This record gives sequence, structure tokens and C-alpha cells, in this order.
Amino acid sequence: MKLVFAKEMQSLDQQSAEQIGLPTMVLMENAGKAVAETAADFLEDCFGKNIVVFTGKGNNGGDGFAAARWLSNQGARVKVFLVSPWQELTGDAAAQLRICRKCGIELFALKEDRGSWDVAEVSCRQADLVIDAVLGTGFNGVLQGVQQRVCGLMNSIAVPVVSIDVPSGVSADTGSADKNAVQADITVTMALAKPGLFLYPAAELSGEIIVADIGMPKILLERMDSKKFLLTENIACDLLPQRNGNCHKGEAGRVVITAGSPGFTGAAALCSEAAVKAGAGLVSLLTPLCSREVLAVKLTEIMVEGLIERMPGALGGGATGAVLDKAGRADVLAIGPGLGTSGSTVEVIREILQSVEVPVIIDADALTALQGHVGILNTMRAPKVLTPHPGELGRLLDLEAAEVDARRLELAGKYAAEWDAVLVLKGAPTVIGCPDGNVYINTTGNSAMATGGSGDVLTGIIAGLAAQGISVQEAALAGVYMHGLAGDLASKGIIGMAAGEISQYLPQARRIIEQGE
Ligand SMILES: NC(=O)C1=CN([C@@H]2O[C@H](COP(=O)(O)OP(=O)(O)OC[C@H]3O[C@@H](n4cnc5c(N)ncnc54)[C@H](O)[C@@H]3O)[C@@H](O)[C@H]2O)[C@@H](O)CC1
Ligand SMILES: [K+]
Repeated sequence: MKLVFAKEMQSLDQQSAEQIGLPTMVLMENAGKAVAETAADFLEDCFGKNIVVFTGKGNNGGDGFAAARWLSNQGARVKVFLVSPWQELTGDAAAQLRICRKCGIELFALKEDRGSWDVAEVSCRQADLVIDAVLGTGFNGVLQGVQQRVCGLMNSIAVPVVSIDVPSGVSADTGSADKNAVQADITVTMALAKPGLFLYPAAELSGEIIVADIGMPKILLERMDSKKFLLTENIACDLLPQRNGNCHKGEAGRVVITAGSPGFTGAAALCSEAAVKAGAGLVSLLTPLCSREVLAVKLTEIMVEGLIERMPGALGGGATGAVLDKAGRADVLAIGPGLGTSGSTVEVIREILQSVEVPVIIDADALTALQGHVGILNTMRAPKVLTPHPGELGRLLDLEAAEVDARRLELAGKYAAEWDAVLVLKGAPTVIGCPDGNVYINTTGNSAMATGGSGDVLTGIIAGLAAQGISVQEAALAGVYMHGLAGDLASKGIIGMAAGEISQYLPQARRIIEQGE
């Protein structure tokens, strides 16, 4: 599903009027009707129900006036509170206000005085539903004055709130949110969803998200090259590898994983097992010699080989050739989980990345090895996926993790294009940047997955899928979706899951994606 920034939505609005001849007032009318329909569905029947609508001075407020009238037509008892003086309204919003007035809808002006707030508060407490049409995509900065107070009022009452387009006080583009931003139960967003609805902290304020068809011409929607998408089950389903009925293990994909070191053998085990559960035919693990035995005991279906060490846990020069040789006979290489950061290991990792020719998944300590050496990425011949969390990407870019987190959509797209890589920026939500600059926001996963080893599992899944004959981009997109879904199935919404449990649910997640069950 395509996502749009506020400016892009504004431009679509303008194109509709100027190029197609479909007036913005018609779109606003449809927006209001869509909100009224959602409200009516939510209330089962809106006849006789008390509904309060808070309207701002912009077009979001205009949608609110239109919704109020549609609901009033259906027999709801509607009260509209204007958050800005009516004289400040212009264009379509002013026209909708005039229509409401002529239709006899009850209108109140919220001013600084106590009286109007008392009426608003009492009305809210008696309401069956509140509609938030204070601020939409035009919001920026912080909430102040009457806007801040009215959002606070909506949050303080135990009445369901339907927000129009975005919860007021939320940035439609970045997902940043004022501390008083509205907590919606449902957000009815117009024509196309806005990325901010899926990015934190706003993601927690959006409630259920409904994308309303407001009659925006399809030709304009299809032509819009927004480069931003929501990663949904349909997309994952189209990308998952297919398998012939007579397939044998050699054809089901060969994965080589270079991972593990003393104290970090679990990372290697989780990654390898996930590749198997993602459907790879044969998985080989190459690990520093001193970790070989413990991993061989731990892993049953995986072939474990030791790599030459300079000293225990630190790879020696000969390891490069061994990994390249093995990877050259496989379909994909995954490198990094728990591999270590000693000087000689870092050297070996860099040599491998510069010479490897099969697709490679670069994770954890292999990402650390690129710190100060990101130029290597542009000299690599192999198609590549990077799977950093914000801290790891921050170290590559010399940025704080918090900044990477706040700019995840922008940075994933920018650096995927710059490094000609698939950039899987892990977190809530995981965002995947592609070499063509397209970015996808994942829709699966939950906070129970914030546990050590989750990332190692993801790397194994992407490697396992890429080995089954799809591109690294396809494997990263399908893999991220499947990882999150398996995490949802495994945790059942309860905190306290171990990362290995995610792998156990991969076959079920795959079946749900493929067959919807
Ligand atoms: N663009 C489109 O295609 C359509 C837009 N529609 C609606 O129009 C909305 C966008 O309308 P507008 O661009 O008029 O913007 P908004 O209605 O979101 O309101 C912005 C108004 O609030 C002011 N404002 C901005 N930041 C503020 C702050 N921190 N505190 C107080 N006031 C602030 C702005 O100056 C502006 O006047 C959408 O969210 C949607 O609800 C719909 O009518 C349907 C079609
Ligand atoms: K709103």
C-alpha cells in the first residue's frame, strides 16, 4: 500500500481540481461522509446518539463539519465546537461551516472563557463518540493554547475518539507527536495512508487505521511516485519463493553462515536454525575453531565447521579463503552474528565482503567491521542486505541511535540508494530501504520481540529465503514480514518470549502468508 507525505497529499488535492476538474470540495464532502460512515458503524446505529465534533480552522476542520452534517442527517444529535474563531476559516472549510449553520447544526465557539469549556466538557461526558477534526496534515510544531487544551480534553474523557486523517498533534510525515496529541480509537485517513500513522510515537496514538476512498481519481493515485509503502501480507505473499513438488534439498537453497565465537555461540545457533525453519535445503555454519564443538553438539540439522584462528575466538588469515570457498558453492552467505570484534576477525570480515560474489546478509559484528570503512560497500560485487538496529546504523553514519530512530524512514531510503544495498533498519517498526530508494514500513511484530537473539533469527530467515531462488530484496521484504508474524504468533501478545521461539512459528507464519490461514 502506497503512503504519502502531507505535501504529496496537498499536491494530489490540487491536481484533482486543476488537472481533472474534480473540485476539492467534493473530496471534502466524501471525506466527511467516510468519517460519518465509520462513526455509524462503530456505534452500530448513530440514530439518537450524542456526537461531539471538535473542528480546527483548516481543511481537517472542514472534513469535521461535513461529517457532522452527514451524521445529523442520519439522526445523530451532533454538537460542533469550533476551536478557532469562525472569522479565521477560509475556502472549503468556511463553506462547510456556512452549510452546517444553514442546516441548523448546533455550533459552539471554544474561547478562553470558562463557560464555553464547561459546555464542551459536559457535552463530551454525555457523548457516545467524539470526532477529532482539530488538526490534520497541516500540523507542525507543538500544540498550544486552545488546541492543546481541547486535545487534553479529548484524552481525559472515557469516550471513544475518531480522528480525521491523523490524530491531532501528530506529524503525518514523521510520526513525531506533541505530548498532548490525541489518543484515537480509530483514525480515518483520507485517500492514502500517511507514514506517520505507522511510526512511533504516533503509531501508538492512531488506533485502528481506516483508509477512506474519498473519490481521489485513480489515475492520480497510480501516477504518484511516493517511494513509500506499507509492507503488507499481499506483498509478502507475492515475494515468497515457490517450490516444486519434486524439489530435493540441493535445490531448496544452500546457506553458509559465518557466525559465533566464545560466549556468543547462541547467536550462531539462532541464525542457523532460523535459516532451516525458513525453508533452506542445506545450512552450513562456519565458526571459529574453538566454538565448533559446542555448536556441533547444539545443532542437529546444521553442518558445523571450524575456521582457522589466530588465537581462541579471533579468526586467522586463512579463514577468509575457507569462507569464500564454501560461500562460492552456496547460494547465499550470512555473516556477523556473534562473530566477534577482535582486530584479526574484523580484517577477515572486510576481506570476505570485498571478494564475496554470492548474495550476502551483513549483520551484527560484520556491520561493526564496516565502521569507518563504509566505502567497502560501494566496491562490493555481491548483492547485499544490511540488517542494523539504530545503534549499528548510527555507528556507520556517526549519528546517535535516537536520531537514527527518529529519522528511520528517511535514512533507510537514502543509504540503501547510496550503498546500493537493501537496508533493513530494525526496530519498531522495521523499515526496509531498497537500492532504488523505495522504502517499506513493516506491519508485523510486537514489543515481546525486543529480546536478545531476535535479530540473529531475522538474519537467518533472510538468508534462508534468499537461498531459495528469490532476490535479496525480495527475501528481505518477505523475511521481515514473516519474522514479525512469527513473533506475533509465538508471543500471543505476552511479554517473555525467547528469540528461538520465533523460529518455531516460521512454518505457520509462512502458511498464513501463502494461504491466509
Ligand atoms: N489534501 C487533500 O487531498 C485533502 C485534505 N483534506 C483534509 O485537509 C487536511 C489538511 O488541511 P490543511 O492543510 O488546511 O491543514 P489542517 O486542517 O491540518 O490545519 C492546519 C491549520 O492549523 C494551523 N497549524 C499548524 N500547526 C499548528 C499548531 N502547531 N498549532 C496550531 N495551529 C497550527 C495551520 O496554520 C493551518 O491553518 C487533511 O488532514 C484532511 O483532513 C480533506 O478535505 C480531503 C482532501
Ligand atoms: K485530526
